[in-house]
Amino acid sequence: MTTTIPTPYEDLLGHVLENGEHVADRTGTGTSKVFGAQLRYDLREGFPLLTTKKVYTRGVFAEVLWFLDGDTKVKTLQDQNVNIWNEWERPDGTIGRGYSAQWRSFPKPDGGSVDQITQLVDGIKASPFSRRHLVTAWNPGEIEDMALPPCHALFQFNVGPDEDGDPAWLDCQLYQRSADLFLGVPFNIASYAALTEMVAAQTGLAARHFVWTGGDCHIYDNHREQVTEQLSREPRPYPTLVLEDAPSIFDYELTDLHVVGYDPHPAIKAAVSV
Ligand SMILES: Nc1nc(=O)c2c([nH]1)NC[C@@H]1CN(c3ccc(C(=O)N[C@@H](CCC(=O)O)C(=O)O)cc3)CN21
Ligand SMILES: O=c1ccn([C@H]2C[C@H](O)[C@@H](COP(=O)(O)O)O2)c(=O)[nH]1
Repeated sequence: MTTTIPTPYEDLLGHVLENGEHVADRTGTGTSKVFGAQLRYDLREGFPLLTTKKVYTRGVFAEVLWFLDGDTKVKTLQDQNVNIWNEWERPDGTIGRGYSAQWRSFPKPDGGSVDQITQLVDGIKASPFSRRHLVTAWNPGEIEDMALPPCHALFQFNVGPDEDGDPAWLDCQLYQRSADLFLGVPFNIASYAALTEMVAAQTGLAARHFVWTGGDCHIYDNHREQVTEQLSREPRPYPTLVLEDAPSIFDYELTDLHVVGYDPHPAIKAAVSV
């Protein structure tokens, strides 16, 4: 490919397709995997929504706002015609103590809970250069109470200074322990890039780098044809994310997030392994 458009995701996809180690996996599908990989996107150069296939953006945004809301009810997504969590719905209608629950009400030993998102935003404002801006969805004490142990398990924010040493830039790094490269990761990248933009807007900073770090990075055996098709496509310029103003990180609605200039190749269907 002769292009100046950065394609870290597509490069990793090609690498795992060619060099992945073939293994059986929990779902019974089988995967090719590489353990340990990192992708970097400069959010100043555009919003990292893949152009080599159309990403289901409305689903991505609905999901991240659902996490921010502390909501674990699958029906909330279904009411917006977003069906990506249907397979993991429990008899009580929720995904259990998954992402949203840990982000907004991580249990404390004394019976109370921690709102990690409020703590994050307040922490960035109060002590921008701190090295402690972390949120964890990985709660060993509640894993058995989740429909699926968190894949995007831990994230950290970093603030960079301007020439005067004042807080100016916001970076985010995600650790994803398990990464379905074809179906999940395009979602996860867009989701955390959007989260970074929202946190930046709420803290008066400008979003800069998004770093994605993956543990078990795999391509399911039944996605190989789709991956080959995707990799044959020429990447196009990334779109831009425009946010409406919101009074707090918890007040964004679907209609407040606008993707401008998205001109992707067509979507590619694939089965999700449960
Ligand atoms: N194997 C697996 N991969 C995942 O990515 C995944 C899970 N399981 N379990 C929990 C969530 C659910 N997520 C999902 C589930 C389905 C799609 C999916 O089918 N996406 C389609 C579009 C779906 C639509 O248009 O309704 C896609 O083309 O991206 C994506 C993410 C991400 N997570
Ligand atoms: O946001 C998500 C959620 C899930 N995944 C993928 C990664 C794996 O393919 C499965 C989870 O299976 P485990 O056996 O629990 O690892 O879901 C994703 O990529 N992104």
